[in-house]
Amino acid sequence: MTDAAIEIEGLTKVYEGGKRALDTVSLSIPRGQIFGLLGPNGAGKSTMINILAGLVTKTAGSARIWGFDIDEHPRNAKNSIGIVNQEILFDPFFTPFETLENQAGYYGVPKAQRRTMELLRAVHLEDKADAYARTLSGGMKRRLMVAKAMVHSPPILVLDEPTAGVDILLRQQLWDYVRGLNEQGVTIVLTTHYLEEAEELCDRIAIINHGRLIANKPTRELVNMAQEKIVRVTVDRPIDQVVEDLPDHPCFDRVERTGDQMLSITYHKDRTNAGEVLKAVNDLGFHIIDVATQEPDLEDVFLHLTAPAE
Ligand SMILES: Nc1ncnc2c1ncn2[C@@H]1O[C@H](COP(=O)(O)OP(=O)(O)OP(=O)(O)O)[C@@H](O)[C@H]1O
Repeated sequence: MTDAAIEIEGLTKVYEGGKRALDTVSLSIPRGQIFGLLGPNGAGKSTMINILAGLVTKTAGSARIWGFDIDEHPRNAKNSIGIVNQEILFDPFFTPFETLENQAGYYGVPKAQRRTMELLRAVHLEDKADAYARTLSGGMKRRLMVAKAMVHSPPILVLDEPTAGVDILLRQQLWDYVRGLNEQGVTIVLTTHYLEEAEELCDRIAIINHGRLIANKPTRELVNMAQEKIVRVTVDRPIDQVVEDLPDHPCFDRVERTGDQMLSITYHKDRTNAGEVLKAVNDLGFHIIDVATQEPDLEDVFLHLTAPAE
């Protein structure tokens, strides 16, 4: 028995035609966490999720969901996970109430144990219970997808790009719901293109690029991997527009003129610090009248790790 919610070993997928969408990925997703699976478009995230969902057959490797091997115990594995796919899929002629009831029936949830209205309330669709699904807005449909994934009360909820096309307020509501589920013990796995969202929500983040796992760390540690920091200074006199005449110093990585009297200086945090950068600006004959620093974020690390090799 393992303590992982999902355990993947050497997972590989080569599609017909030869595209290697996943290449020997090994990954352990701890129980109880909110886990982010990030990667550029086409990195292989949906392929991985679709293998777990039983929608795509793997070429090699193994996967266990809540301890159940997807080949040996496909039914238990499937019952342990709820998946919200990227595409919105349901019959437009069913109402949200019927959609959830049908799904519960599909999973064999006895009538007495169904939580249809509770789920509709949780995703703020109570008043749409009897409307046709085709009359729902995009955001409502997405929330209905989340409720649909939870009808069998799985211990793991996987959300593949759940907030694409959902406005900020609804995104916030969706995350409140997801956080609430997590607090009740549900392990959450999510892929998102909104790195800020991942940074804010996820305990741990894995990054896939070209089908390979290139990072898997607690979010804080990952963000701390950013090497570059930026300090913005306002100086006491106009800075020459000519690029060659911008002040330069060995401890600066890059200097940009961002205003008449403003410079943005990028430095490598392992080689120097903000104090030395400011001293260097002073030594170059500028008096500093204002300073702001910018902390690196997940986006910096993500772009750095997934940048094409030069
Ligand atoms: N059915 C398929 N047949 C052939 N190639 C496929 C198939 N599905 C996906 N691919 C290819 O496999 C690679 C990985 O795709 P996948 O959809 O898993 O990426 P992703 O990380 O989910 O991207 P996105 O964020 O854009 O959804 C891509 O190059 C894609 O074109």
